[in-house]
Amino acid sequence: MSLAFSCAGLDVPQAVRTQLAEDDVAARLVAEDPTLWGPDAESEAAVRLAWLDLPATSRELVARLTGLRAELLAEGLDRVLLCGMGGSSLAPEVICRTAGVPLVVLDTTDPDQVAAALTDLDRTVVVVSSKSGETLETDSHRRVLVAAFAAAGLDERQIGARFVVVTDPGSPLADTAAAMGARAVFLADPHVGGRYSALSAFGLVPSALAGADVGTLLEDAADLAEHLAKPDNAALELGVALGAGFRTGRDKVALAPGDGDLVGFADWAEQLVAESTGKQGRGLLPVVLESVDAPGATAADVLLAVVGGEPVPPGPSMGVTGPLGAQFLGWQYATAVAGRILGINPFDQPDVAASKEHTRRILDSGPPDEQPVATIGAIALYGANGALDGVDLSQHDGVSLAVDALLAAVPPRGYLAVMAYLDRAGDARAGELRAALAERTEHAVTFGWAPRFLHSTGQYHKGGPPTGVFLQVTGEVSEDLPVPDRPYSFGMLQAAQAAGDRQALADRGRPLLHLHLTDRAAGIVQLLDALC
Ligand SMILES: O=P(O)(O)OC[C@H]1O[C@](O)(CO)[C@@H](O)[C@@H]1O
Repeated sequence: MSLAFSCAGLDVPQAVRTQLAEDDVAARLVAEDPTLWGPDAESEAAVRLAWLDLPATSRELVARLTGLRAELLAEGLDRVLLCGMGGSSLAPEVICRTAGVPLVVLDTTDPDQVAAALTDLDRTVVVVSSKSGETLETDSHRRVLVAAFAAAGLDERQIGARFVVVTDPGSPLADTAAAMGARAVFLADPHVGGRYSALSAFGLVPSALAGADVGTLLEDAADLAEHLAKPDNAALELGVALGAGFRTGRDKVALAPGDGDLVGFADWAEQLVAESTGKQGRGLLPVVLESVDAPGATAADVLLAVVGGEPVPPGPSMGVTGPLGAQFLGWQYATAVAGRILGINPFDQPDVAASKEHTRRILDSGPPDEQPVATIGAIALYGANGALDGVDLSQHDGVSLAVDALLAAVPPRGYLAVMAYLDRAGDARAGELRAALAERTEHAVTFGWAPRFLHSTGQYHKGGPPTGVFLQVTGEVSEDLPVPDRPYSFGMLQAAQAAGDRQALADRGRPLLHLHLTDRAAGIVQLLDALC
């Protein structure tokens, strides 16, 4: 079989297995039975299960994509820039990183990071991917790229020829693509949700244009698909382990890379698991680890998942090996199974809208008037819901005192989420915060680049168990970038997203420490120094 699952030290209640077997879950899932998640989920599940067919139905894309890539290369267009959020960019990023082919991904509102992508336009083709066709970030990226091509001297027809669009039939983006004369439009199956779309046009189009072998990806998924109706298949075992982890108090899934050749898979799985399960006050919290022995790999509420490797005792752990196509399909199937065990609908994301609504309101009416409680060096500190109560910020070590107070506010079995509204490339060192903080606490610590995480773990933060505390890091914008034909800039949008999410978390009473870096580079160094 193309996917192999193994597990060590995890107590899987026999009742879980027996129930799944009695209910014939494996065969019913493959038959796309929408009643598997209960009556409340049935209408949505009825239009969300076509991902099971994708290893076969997506085959027809391969020849078209091979032809399109050859055409683009013949015109010297060898740089592929993908604009898309969450499920519309995470899979292509893993596919291309694993294949070792270059793909530039724009899933940020950080002005510096967006500006840095506007280079080499003479050899750039842009893929704009959005299922809904309404995502604000992606629309802003399309606008800035159209303007950049125009500024480089391309006329309307030439600009259209630089765009490839992936969207659902009838979306506003489908209309825009037609109006702008996009070179190619791929209409995806609307019966596949965003985070289950890795093997659809959303995963395949940018990856194939960048040079990845998507035919093999689909073959590897098809090999696994043949086994999925069997009651003991590897993906079912993975789903059972995730569900059993939840039932036995291990509701944090630490995702670590094995020594196989998958690169960055956990970033994709993070969205799948968090957005699918984090709702109704429960869920599985994915924690993306830097390595199998990174801080946070073992704790009483953690189940370690080694992707592309074997289990790592002594703590309970599992290993999932197999090629990327099988991993995508297997984790999707396992998440659907775990969703049934958890008793949630794995296909909706009911709490993602809260931050988006606050963001739109702030863009319309202006940012909230907030003053820092203190500024220490290059870091201005703001607190919400008691995060800074009683903390002495007059000392030079005020930043570490504030962070320690936040960690002390994590409830039993809770977690700290670090959310960085920064430049994923230029401010990359901020990513070191996760491990540094995880060293200071026995609780799970996650890290997300914004606004990407808002389309991923953001659902869990608001809809999962109310046990999170939050560290939001924003940074001064040195050179802002307008969003063409919009009354706001990327910097304003980024700030509104940060303020909007703060508001959504404050509405839920969660403790939040907001650190604003008045000088990004100096602030990151100061913060890391304060923690190490
Ligand atoms: O493809 P779209 O519609 O732009 O959505 C992007 C992402 O946003 C979300 O809908 C959440 O905001 C994700 O589920 C999805 O993957």
